[in-house]
Amino acid sequence: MENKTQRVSEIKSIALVAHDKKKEELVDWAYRFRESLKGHQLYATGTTGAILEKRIQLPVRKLVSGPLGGDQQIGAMITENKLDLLVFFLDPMQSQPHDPDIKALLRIAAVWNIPFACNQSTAEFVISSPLMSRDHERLVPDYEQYLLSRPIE
Ligand SMILES: O=C(CO)COP(=O)(O)O
Repeated sequence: MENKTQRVSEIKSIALVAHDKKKEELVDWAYRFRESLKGHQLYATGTTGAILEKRIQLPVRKLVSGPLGGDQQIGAMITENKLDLLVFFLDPMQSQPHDPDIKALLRIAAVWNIPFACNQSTAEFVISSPLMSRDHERLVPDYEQYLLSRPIE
């Protein structure tokens, strides 16, 4: 698949997600990096978003709760080029009823070359990057070229 470059604005769209036993960890992380998150557009799955908004006092656009389709909504945002960063504190010690949705989200984030941090230390590296506060370029699949390469009878 061919790639092309895509401009990413200095104001990022960031999705924040945590499984139940990881929610406190995400709140602590978000609180610690509140100043870095401020000014970006924040999204979250339903429960995570409600907790975050209350605890870090920043506006968060809340999607549907994960088990009811929130992970898929974030995946759709990625395919529509509406997301720049995914911070997803997933729980590797508990099975989730919507495991296929989680796998699909991580796959689509990989397809579209979206930075995704699935634990606290990676999230710390990412949020500390100088790219967080300036515009930059990202390689993405060249969908137009992809379509041209498809045989159509
Ligand atoms: O399950 C989730 C992600 O897979 C998170 O959903 P909630 O934020 O609604 O708990």
